[in-house]
Amino acid sequence: MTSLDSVTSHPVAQQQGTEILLHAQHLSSTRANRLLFRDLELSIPASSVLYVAGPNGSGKSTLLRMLAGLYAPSSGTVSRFATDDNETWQRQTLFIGHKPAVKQALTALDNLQLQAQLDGAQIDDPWQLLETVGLLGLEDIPAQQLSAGQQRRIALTRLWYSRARLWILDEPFTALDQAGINLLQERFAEHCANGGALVLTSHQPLTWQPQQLQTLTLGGGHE
Ligand SMILES: Nc1ncnc2c1ncn2[C@@H]1O[C@H](COP(=O)(O)OP(=O)(O)OP(=O)(O)O)[C@@H](O)[C@H]1O
Repeated sequence: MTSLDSVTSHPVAQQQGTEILLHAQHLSSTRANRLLFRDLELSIPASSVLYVAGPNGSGKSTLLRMLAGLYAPSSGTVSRFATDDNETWQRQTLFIGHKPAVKQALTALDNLQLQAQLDGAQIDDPWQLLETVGLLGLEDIPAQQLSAGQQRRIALTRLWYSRARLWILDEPFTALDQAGINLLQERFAEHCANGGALVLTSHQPLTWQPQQLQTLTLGGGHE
């Protein structure tokens, strides 16, 4: 069983007046009769990154889904953007799960356009966006004929058109090559520089040094 002692957090030194995009208090989760974490307190200021680490099964995805409002905590509260307004919360939050939500029968271009439509976004030049993520020339191929990393790149196009300020990303680097990881980290840096914030999990260390980084290790792992 995971105990509170096994949760380590290195909070950002918060400056007075810093905007807090998300604040969680006394957050606990028990799944399948197993305590994953308890009494967790988190604040995510604008322009910061929360990196959630820990071994398989330690509760990283569970926590991210809670922060995204997709899964109810066993106890505790999550407040977002200092408002109870659900529409604001939905508009300002982008969650991408660890499996790329890509329609296998559709091409990269069709997937991008469908996803943008679902997100309520207007993309002026989808070919430019496909080029940015390294998929130009592959736009007419059904996703099922693309590699895992190429499918991940389709899912991640959302990060180039999203206007949400808080990105919650579960293992975004999975299946990406080093060039893809670097591209993504550049995008993260840009997002934070523009006042956005990011929560992510990964089984690999960040090779980018965010200006404001908190590390939360679940399940007794080490940083
Ligand atoms: N749908 C589910 N129903 C019941 N229990 C679940 C479910 N999904 C996950 N769990 C339990 O919650 C625990 C934490 O799972 P979670 O996916 O949050 O871990 P994780 O740290 O993200 O793991 P990984 O590194 O393997 O992705 C698991 O050990 C599992 O027992």
